[in-house]
Amino acid sequence: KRRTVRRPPLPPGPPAEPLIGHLRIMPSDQEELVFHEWAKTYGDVMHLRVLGRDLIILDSVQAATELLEKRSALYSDRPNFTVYTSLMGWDLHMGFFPYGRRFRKHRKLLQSYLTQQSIVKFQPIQLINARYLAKGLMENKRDFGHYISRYATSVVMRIAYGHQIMSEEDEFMTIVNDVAYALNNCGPPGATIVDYFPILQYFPSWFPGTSYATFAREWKWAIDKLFNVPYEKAESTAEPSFLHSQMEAVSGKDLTDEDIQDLKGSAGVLFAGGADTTSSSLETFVLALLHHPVVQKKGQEELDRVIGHDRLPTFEDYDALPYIDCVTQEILRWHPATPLGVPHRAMEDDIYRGMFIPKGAIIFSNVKGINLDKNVYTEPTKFNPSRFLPKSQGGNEEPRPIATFGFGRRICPGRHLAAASIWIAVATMFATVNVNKAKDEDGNEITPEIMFETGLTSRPKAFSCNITPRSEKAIRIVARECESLYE
Ligand code: HEM
Repeated sequence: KRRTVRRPPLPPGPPAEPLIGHLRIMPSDQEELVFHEWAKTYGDVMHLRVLGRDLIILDSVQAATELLEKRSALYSDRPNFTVYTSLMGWDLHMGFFPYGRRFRKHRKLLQSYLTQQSIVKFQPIQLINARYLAKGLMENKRDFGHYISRYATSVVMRIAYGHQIMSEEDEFMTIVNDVAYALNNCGPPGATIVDYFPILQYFPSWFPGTSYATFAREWKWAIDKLFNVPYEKAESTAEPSFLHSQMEAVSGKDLTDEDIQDLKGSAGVLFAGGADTTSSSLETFVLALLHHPVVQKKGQEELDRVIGHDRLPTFEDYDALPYIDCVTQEILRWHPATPLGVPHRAMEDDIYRGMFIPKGAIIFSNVKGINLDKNVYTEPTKFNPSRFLPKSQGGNEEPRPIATFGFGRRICPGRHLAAASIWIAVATMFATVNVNKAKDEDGNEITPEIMFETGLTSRPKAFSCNITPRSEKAIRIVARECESLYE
C-alpha cells in the first residue's frame, strides 16, 4: 500500500478568492503598514497568494532571522524583478542578482571594501561633507532636501568614483535625484503584477496593473546614466576610489564585456545603494524633529556638554555621545528607508514551525512592521531615541533595529557606512542648526503630516521646515572648516 505524505499547511493569511487569490486586497500604498495590521490577526509568518504566486510576509525578527539567516542556504536568492531589471535597467545592480557565481563575486568585492574596519578610512570624506551640509543648511538658499541629498551623494560618489560634488549644478546630483524619483515611485519591488507575469510587460499601458511597467520604461534613461556617466568620467581621474582600485586590479588585461559590466555595476551599486537610502533617512530625521522637538533639545544639550561651542563633533567623539547614537538608531527604526526590505526567494520547499513554505515563494521581511513590534518597543510609533539607553540612564534598553539592514547572506553590505554617515550628519546638525516648523502667511506653525512615499526606497512626502544657524560662532566655525574643500 502506498502511503500518502501529507504536506503541512501553508502559513495563515486573509481569506483568498479562487484563482486570483489575494490580488484584489493587495494594498498599493504603504503595504508595510497593511501587512503589519494583518499580521496582528494572522501571525508573524503570513501567506498570501497572488495569481498563483506565493508570498510569505515575515513580521518578527525571530522569524526573519530563523529563515533568512539560519537557513540562508535556502533563502538567499532574489525573485524575478522584471520591472526593476529588464524594464528599468537595474540589471547591473547586484542587489537584484539571483544567488550564484556572479552575485558572490560582486558581494565579496563590496563586502570587503565596506567592513567596519575598512570604512574608518572614509571618515574624513564623511566629516568634511557633513560640514558642507551644515554650511548649505545655514545659507538656506535651497530646500533643505537638496543639501541632504548633496551630502549623501557626495559621500558615496567620492568613495565609488573619487568625485567630490562642489557645485549645485553638478551633473551627478541631477542623476541621483532622477534615480531617487524613479525608485520612490515604481511600486513594491518584485511584487507588481508584471514581476509575477513577465509576459505582461509586452501588454499596452492601459492593461490593468501594467502602469508600473510603463513608468519603469519611461525612467530607464536615468538608471542607464547612473551606471554609465560616472564610470566614463572616472576613467580619466586618478583620485583613489573603489572604481580606481578595481581598475588597477584588472590593468593590463583585455577586458571582456562582462568585465566592463562588472566594473560599472559594482561601482554603480555603491552610488545607487548608498545615496538615496542615506538621504531618505536624514529627511526622516528632520520630519521626526518637527514632531518631537525634545529630541533636538536633548541632542544639543549632549553636544554642548561634551564638545562645547568652540569646535564641531568628529568621529573621535563617538563614545562620548551616546544620545546621538540612539538618535541614529531611532531614525533607522522609526521609518526604515526600505520599509519592506528587498525580497528573498525560497530556493527549496521548506517547513517552518509546522508550516509549509513552497519553493519559489517570495519572502518579504516587513522591516517597518518588525520595527513597530509592540512586544519589543514601547509606544513604537513615537520617535524616542532614549528607548535604547540603559535603564540606569532612564532608557528602556530596547534592542537596536537590526531588521533595517536585512538578513543573512543578502544583508546590506553598506550598513556600517550608512550608520556612520547618518551619525556624523546628525551630530553636526545638532551642533550647528536649529530645526523648527515653518510658518504660514498668517504666522501659524505648519505641522507636516507623517506620510511616506511607496517604492523600493521610501522618503517622507515633501514637507516644509525652517532651518536656521544656531549662532554666529557656529557660522564662522563651519565656514572655516569648509575652507579645506575649496583648496
Ligand atoms: C540607511 C541606509 C540603508 C538602508 C536602510 C539599507 C537597507 C538595505 C536592505 C534592507 C537591503 C536588503 C537586505 C536583504 O536582502 O535582506 C540592502 C541591500 C543592499 N544595500 Fe543597503 N541600505 C542602506 C545603505 C546602503 C549603503 C550606504 C550602501 C552602499 C554603499 C548599500 C548597498 C547595498 C547593496 C549593494 C545591497 C544588495 C545586497 C545583496 O543583494 O546582497 N546600502 N540595503
